Amino acid sequence: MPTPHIEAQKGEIADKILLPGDPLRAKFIAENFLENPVQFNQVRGMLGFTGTYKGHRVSVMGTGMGIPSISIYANELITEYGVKRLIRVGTAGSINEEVHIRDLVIGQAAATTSAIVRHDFPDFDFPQIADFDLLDKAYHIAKDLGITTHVGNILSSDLFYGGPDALKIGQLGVKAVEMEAAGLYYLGAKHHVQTLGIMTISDHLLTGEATTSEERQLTFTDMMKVGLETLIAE
Ligand SMILES: O=P(O)(O)O[C@H]1O[C@H](CO)[C@@H](O)[C@H]1O
Ligand SMILES: O=c1cc[nH]c(=O)[nH]1
Repeated sequence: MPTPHIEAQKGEIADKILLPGDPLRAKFIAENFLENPVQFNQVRGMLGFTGTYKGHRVSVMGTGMGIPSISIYANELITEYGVKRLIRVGTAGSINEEVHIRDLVIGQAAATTSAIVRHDFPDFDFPQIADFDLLDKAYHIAKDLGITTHVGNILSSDLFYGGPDALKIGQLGVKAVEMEAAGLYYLGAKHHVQTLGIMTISDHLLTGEATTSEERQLTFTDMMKVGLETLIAE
């Protein structure tokens, strides 16, 4: 049965899904990496596809930007379509001297400015962490592929412009800033499903280096490969 934001029928979405923020990145992944991709969603332009990757049935769908947006899609995918493994493949800004543009960052845990956890648990901070099994798999897959990959804390900010000084939290070893992983990790814990965020550095907040919007949409294929291999890994 379709949900308010996803028009797929039950069974049209695989139980393993890649989640880029950009729906056109989802289309690129489907067209370039999946065999026989079939589009299952275009509600609000949030394109979603199911196909096979190396013989395994997988899906890919955009989430939009920010925790409010990804939480709508992740909630519906988990509770209505039975998705069990969700991997965000996103872009992020480096806030760390050792993390360079186009490197991969796997978010081991995510600090956040969002109130997503506090809405449920006002009395304490809940640590938003990735699923360790997925994290371990992704790290070794990336390493075996020879991709420069960092693992550690990231910051999921509610704001792209403004908000708290990301560079200050960078001094605590936090590697990069993006806008969704903490929300996805929290929903993974809440619904007992596996979640992970793999990000490509698209901007460097210390050096001012940046990639174009076309590169963000169409390249960063290392992250896509690592995401897909992790999705199907036993
Ligand atoms: O490239 P995506 O996956 O959208 O991720 C990053 O890019 C967007 C901001 O430009 C935010 O969604 C941020 O998390
Ligand atoms: O600087 C950046 C780059 C990508 N995504 C973000 O949220 N911030």
